[in-house]
Amino acid sequence: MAGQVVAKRPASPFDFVMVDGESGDVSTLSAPSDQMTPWIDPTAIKLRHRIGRGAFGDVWLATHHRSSEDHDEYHEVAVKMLHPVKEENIRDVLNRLSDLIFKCQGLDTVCLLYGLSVINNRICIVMQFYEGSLGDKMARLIGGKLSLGDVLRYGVDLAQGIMDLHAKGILILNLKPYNFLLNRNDGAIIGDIGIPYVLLGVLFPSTDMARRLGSPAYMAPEQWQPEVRGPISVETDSWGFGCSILEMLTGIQPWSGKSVEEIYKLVVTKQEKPHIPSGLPPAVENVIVGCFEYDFRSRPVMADILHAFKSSQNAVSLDGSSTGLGSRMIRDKPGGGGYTEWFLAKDHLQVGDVVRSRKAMNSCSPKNMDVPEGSVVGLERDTDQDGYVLVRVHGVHDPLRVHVSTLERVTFGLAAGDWVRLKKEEKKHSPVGVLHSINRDGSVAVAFIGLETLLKGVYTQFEMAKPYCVGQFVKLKSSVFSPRFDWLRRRGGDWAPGRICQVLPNGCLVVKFPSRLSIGREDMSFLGDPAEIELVSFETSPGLVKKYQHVEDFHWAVRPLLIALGLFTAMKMGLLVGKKVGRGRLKGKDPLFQNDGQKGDVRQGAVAGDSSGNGNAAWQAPKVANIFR
Ligand SMILES: Nc1ncnc2c1ncn2[C@@H]1O[C@H](COP(=O)(O)OP(=O)(O)OP(=O)(O)O)[C@@H](O)[C@H]1O
Repeated sequence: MAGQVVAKRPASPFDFVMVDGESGDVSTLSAPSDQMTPWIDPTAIKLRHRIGRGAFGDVWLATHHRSSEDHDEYHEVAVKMLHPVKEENIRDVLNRLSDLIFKCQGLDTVCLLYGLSVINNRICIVMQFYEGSLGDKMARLIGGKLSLGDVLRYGVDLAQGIMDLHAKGILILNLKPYNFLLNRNDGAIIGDIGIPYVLLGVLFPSTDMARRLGSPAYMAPEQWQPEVRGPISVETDSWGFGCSILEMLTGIQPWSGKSVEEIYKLVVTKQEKPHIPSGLPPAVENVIVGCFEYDFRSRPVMADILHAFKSSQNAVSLDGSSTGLGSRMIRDKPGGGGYTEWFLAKDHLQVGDVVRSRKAMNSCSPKNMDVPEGSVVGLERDTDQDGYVLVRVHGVHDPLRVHVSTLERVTFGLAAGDWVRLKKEEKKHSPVGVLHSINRDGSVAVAFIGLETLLKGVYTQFEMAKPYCVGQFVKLKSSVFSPRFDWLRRRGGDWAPGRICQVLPNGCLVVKFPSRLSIGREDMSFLGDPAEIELVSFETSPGLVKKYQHVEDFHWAVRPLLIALGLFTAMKMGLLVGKKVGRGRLKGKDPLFQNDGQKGDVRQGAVAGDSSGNGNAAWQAPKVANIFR
């Protein structure tokens, strides 16, 4: 039966036991490898009734029986029973979950997790039973919404809880009111400790589950296809937090009434954002607006959100009533050069840092070269994104006073946003990626197509790569036969050039083909792996034909327009020549016909065939058309 007690944990009223494979429904399982695994004997759990059913499993009210030498104890617990995972993955998931449970120990902003078990071949997370969730509370209220005061108070609790989990390296990816549990003091705690994150890459027997990386209405754009449009990062939770706050304020779920496919189209393809009510304290509004930036690097992190919510709590009237929430569209992103204040706030300059002028976002060339390279020699005050720093630049006598937002830190020759190539290629992902951060010790975080999360490493693993930016024309290298993503071909068979319309955080290029007419197709964009791409430009296109082809790539109308123009010119010329010939014959003064009878005959014949000049146009047209091919 049950094995020996292996761990006593102060945060939990239970001891954890390991089974050696004989117990209950886990006959095929031996205990997970970690000696500290919080394993609970499934025979000690009695499921009573189901509380709810979610995308990742069911939640049951259960009794946990614990017996010692002199007494028996029965505890009311909640059991989250996950949907079945493939048998070969059970051990892996258990190990990941037990790691998660130990990381969550001692966090009072997160629901108390007791241990793991497997019942009916389904992994179970045993946790404290709480009175209910914020979602349940909202469902009982008229209009289903909370007062602004309550939203701010719960918001502070939740932002703190999320921040605590982020500090442990855990992403939640499933923030929503039903996953915010209420404790005895009516405080909000995080009830889902990152199950989608734990299940990343795990195989499910059901294909529907395989697609799920969260709850669709609350999912950030990068969350839908993290290995293509990702990676997911801490700011992915900022989007989910923003959605939850909007729901608490309005009582309406984001994208209410839309199907999963419609939400995908709105959030990922059309890049739309949920409506945000007006009348919020400015700091809260500002931070919530930031939560819905498409590029997650431009969103606030939880510390920013916590700060905004805390600072706004005093601004709300004591009875906690809201100040008349209306509805309006989210305003455009603030900040110059395409950077939001949240993006800029992610790095703080220090004396001694090497810096250079910051390029405009998604631009390949620096906006100005005030500081090609310099070092920070003084801070005007504690640098935030509104501060100035003194920068010594080689060859300039006095240090320059420069606004911090126009500078980026360069460490070991690299700055956040640089394009890098992995020196030792990995099959799993693209070798070309985008640097997201570099610490002063040389540790880096890089995003690649093919990876769901940021790759952590050291700068020596990477070399600089060619940058790509919006507006450039690119095509697949001719050496690429089976590209990572679909790509269009020209009529001749070679890869068609397209124009970059967006660069995703992992370097994935969103490309449109302006040379193709897209009637009836809402989204004619394609994706490109920068490692498989090369630049196409008028200057580098060899020969006149290629140069002309590049002009055609700018717009589908170029070709028909030029054909029409060619025909028109040919017609005009035909008419002109026809008139001249006619006049020459009449007057006998045209030297062309006087000196070269043969030439004159040919043209005369052509024109003679159709006195209106159309014959001449028909004669010219095939030549014009050939050029267009
Ligand atoms: N520890 C708990 N104590 C009390 N109620 C809980 C507990 N955990 C979850 N619940 C409640 O159980 C219900 C179902 O939760 P569950 O998390 O399965 O569903 P969900 O949140 O809708 O979906 P998902 O699987 O995406 O999290 C919710 O109402 C939730 O508040």
